[in-house]
Amino acid sequence: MDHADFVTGFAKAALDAGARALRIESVDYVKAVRAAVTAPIVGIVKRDLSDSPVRITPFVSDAEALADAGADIVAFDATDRARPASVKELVHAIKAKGKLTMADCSSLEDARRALAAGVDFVGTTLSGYVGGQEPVEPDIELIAAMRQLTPFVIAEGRIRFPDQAVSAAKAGAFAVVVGSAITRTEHVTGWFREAIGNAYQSHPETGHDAVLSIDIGGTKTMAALVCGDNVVEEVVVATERGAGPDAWISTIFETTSGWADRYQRIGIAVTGVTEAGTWSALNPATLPIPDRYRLVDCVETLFGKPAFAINDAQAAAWGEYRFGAGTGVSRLVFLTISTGIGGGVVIDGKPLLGLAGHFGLIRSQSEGQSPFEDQTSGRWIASEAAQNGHQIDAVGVFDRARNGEGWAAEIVSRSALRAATLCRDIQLMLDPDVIVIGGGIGLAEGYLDLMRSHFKELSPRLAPRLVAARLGRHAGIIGAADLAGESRAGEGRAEKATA
Ligand SMILES: CC(=O)N[C@H](C=O)[C@@H](O)[C@H](O)[C@H](O)COP(=O)(O)O
Repeated sequence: MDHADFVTGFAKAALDAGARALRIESVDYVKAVRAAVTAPIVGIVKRDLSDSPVRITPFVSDAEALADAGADIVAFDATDRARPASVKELVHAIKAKGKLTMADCSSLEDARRALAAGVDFVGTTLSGYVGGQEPVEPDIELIAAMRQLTPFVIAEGRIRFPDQAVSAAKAGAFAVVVGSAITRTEHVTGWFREAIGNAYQSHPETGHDAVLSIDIGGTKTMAALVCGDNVVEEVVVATERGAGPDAWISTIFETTSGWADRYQRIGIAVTGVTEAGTWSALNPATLPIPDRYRLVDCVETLFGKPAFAINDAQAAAWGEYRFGAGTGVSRLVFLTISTGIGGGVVIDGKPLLGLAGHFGLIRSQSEGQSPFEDQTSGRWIASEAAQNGHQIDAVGVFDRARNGEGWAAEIVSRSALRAATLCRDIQLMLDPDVIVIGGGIGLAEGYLDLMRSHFKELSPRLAPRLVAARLGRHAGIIGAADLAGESRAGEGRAEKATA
């Protein structure tokens, strides 16, 4: 759906049905939709920055580009967090372009500060997204509270059903934004699938018992109830870096306490390396894990159920092998090209554990012996952009490359060449049937084709077969659940894997 034609189609359909305005993400999509409709457009740019949690229109240059692209209102994060540009600077720049401003707030305090800085509209967009567990319901109370400050309150966030939109309007909203429920078919389908999955949970005919699956990453921890490849329930909490593994595990225990009688086993996918139930950091900068932390013991003691632990990319490799892009093959390599590079290997139906698959850490002869991920990943792309004088993240570099900026295209192409080189080496080492590519960089538009273009001169026998990952952010939890589970298809695997 991430394509200008689809976005324009959604926009037209929404207007045909009586929507009065549109909220559109990215400069390109604002341009495309502006060319097709006359309705007011609220424009935003989303970025994932390494040095700030602010995602929505963080830079003044983004706000200006949105205004130039045809947005009538430019929205931006107005939370009180570390940020590249102040709310005041953003308001000033947008007004200088003759456009209106919308402050995406998480609290009444945010709204108060934003109004003092001169914004035209305040939105409830970020309520529930600045830490802690993400709520399910919209924040109607915040709409009502903001209405005491200004009539120009835009209700936004988790409004999925007409009756919720009615509650928002009754609470005094000037306008109501409905996002995912209209445009994110994959989410809407997921809601139905989840509900139906619940009904089929532990169904005798599917043969799948639910497994509690946990994915502990450098910034977020996801816990889910998984049946086969079906994510029945899901919750995401922040990983408090400094708190340590005991605290991370207790948080998950408390957060999932309501599911306690719905699963018998636990799968855990983690960043770093797992060996015989212990967990250690390979790169303490990602997450400071004490050496050989007894992860499986600690989880089993606290939860009172058997657990199995595996590296997150190895788990994702297994997930893709069992249910995703690698079903039906016997040898698979999974490579996630994201902030860093991770990987996993499945050979003849068995996942390789321990250090296997940490391809990003392989050292390259040609680049001063530095690890591949340091010259290829999202971090490298952003640092190269900075050296070219552009303080933007990897997604921004891809946007610029698509817009025909040569320096950006050059960085993307160097990254893709190195990733392709890595895949050629992997092919010679392991001769997989497929190399499944995942991650924000690996799945960015055009990247896979760029990688493939470097195999043209190879004989077909030597050229790796690259395919796009299919399970997305759920690959790790699905893989870990399957390895831990007692499903008919997975019988005996967890035992083999830990042996
Ligand atoms: C928190 C955040 O990044 N919100 C974003 C802001 O633009 C979007 O991802 C949401 O889809 C939008 O706010 C509409 O909300 P919902 O999709 O829940 O109707």
